[in-house]
Amino acid sequence: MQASADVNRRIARITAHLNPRTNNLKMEGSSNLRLENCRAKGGSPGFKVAILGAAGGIGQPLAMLMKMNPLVSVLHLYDVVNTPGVTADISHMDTGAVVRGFLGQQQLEDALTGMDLVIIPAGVPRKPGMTRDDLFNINAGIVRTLCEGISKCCPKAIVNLISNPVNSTVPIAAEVFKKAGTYDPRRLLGVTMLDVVRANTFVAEVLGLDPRDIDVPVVGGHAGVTILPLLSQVKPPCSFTQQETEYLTSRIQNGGTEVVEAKAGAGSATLSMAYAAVKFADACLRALRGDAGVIECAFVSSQVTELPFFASRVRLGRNGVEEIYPLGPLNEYERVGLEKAKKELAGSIEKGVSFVGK
Ligand SMILES: NC(=O)C1=CN([C@@H]2O[C@H](COP(=O)(O)OP(=O)(O)OC[C@H]3O[C@@H](n4cnc5c(N)ncnc54)[C@H](O)[C@@H]3O)[C@@H](O)[C@H]2O)C=CC1
Ligand SMILES: O=C([O-])CC(=O)C(=O)O
Repeated sequence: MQASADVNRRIARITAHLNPRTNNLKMEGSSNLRLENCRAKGGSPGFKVAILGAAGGIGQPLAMLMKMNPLVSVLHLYDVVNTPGVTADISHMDTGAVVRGFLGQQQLEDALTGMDLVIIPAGVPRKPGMTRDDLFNINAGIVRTLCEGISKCCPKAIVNLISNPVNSTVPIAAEVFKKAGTYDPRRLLGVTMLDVVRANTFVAEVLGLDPRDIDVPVVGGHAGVTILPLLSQVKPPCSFTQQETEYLTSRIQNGGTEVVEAKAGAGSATLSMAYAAVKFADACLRALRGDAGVIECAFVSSQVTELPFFASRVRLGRNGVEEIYPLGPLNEYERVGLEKAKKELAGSIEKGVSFVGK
């Protein structure tokens, strides 16, 4: 009995990375075994998650961390290159999620069908001297194609959009979904979690505290001056000198550039981003499960300002964004920052909207 359960488990694990429609498994010293001939694993509870851009600098560690998440039962890894290797590698981890790989545009629909959560880190990263907006020309088209697939195959999925420039790619995604008649603004979230992660880290350094005890709301968007940390609202309550405020604001706004320059042409933040993406995805999954009080910052369709999209604290629930919190009282430094942020954001949002209109 025990021996046969062990064999079943082994077969399920070996075959987990195979695309059930297309792949045979060649076992050494045996004939081919098709996945559909394996005994099914007894319906493990959990969510189905796809990562688009899964073979990239963010995608690979993100895939590894999502494979470790007990809320995930099925993990689909899609990219235009290298997914067979990444999938085979990750599928050997002895955690619950079944992993399947999908390669190239012709497998996009299979990758997306039935997904509860789609995380998108597909696209090119910055090199030194570039702004996030310099990525627009390449990444806008990539995001449009992927979102067309989502509209068709999993229109009810929660979408976590990482590809830069987030301030424009989220409006692009919204326009694609509107065109397809599937737009639900609650389900589309631009991932700004890395700004919060950085803010917590840098504030903790200044205060001499553990970053896990710090919570900094970061609002606005995800590029330069649009990243607006609200240092007057840090929890636990604390105060900063003007010099500390200026240092922290600038460090948080330029955190991405700090990594791009340190990597000197080899890309942008990948490991801290994968960590932040998993933190955010886990919050979305806990909310989908029905947990109460799940609150994170994200760049979403919003009426908090006059702009159609804005990052602020949101409460997540079974349908995605359930409530968007107002910005709260700002000090003079933050009010000035907000005006600068809104000015730049307006142009980036408009650029995304008109890209799809073309
Ligand atoms: N929101 C945020 O806080 C952050 C966003 N980013 C952004 O994330 C994106 C990815 O960064 P990295 O992983 O470092 O880049 P990368 O170049 O290492 O990986 C990108 C992956 O996307 C794949 N890809 C390209 N076209 C695709 C398509 N049409 N469909 C599916 N996959 C496709 C590539 O094959 C590659 O594997 C960049 O745009 C970067 O600027 C990076 C860090 C933080
Ligand atoms: O700076 C970049 O290009 C990547 C990014 O968005 C970040 O690290 O915040």
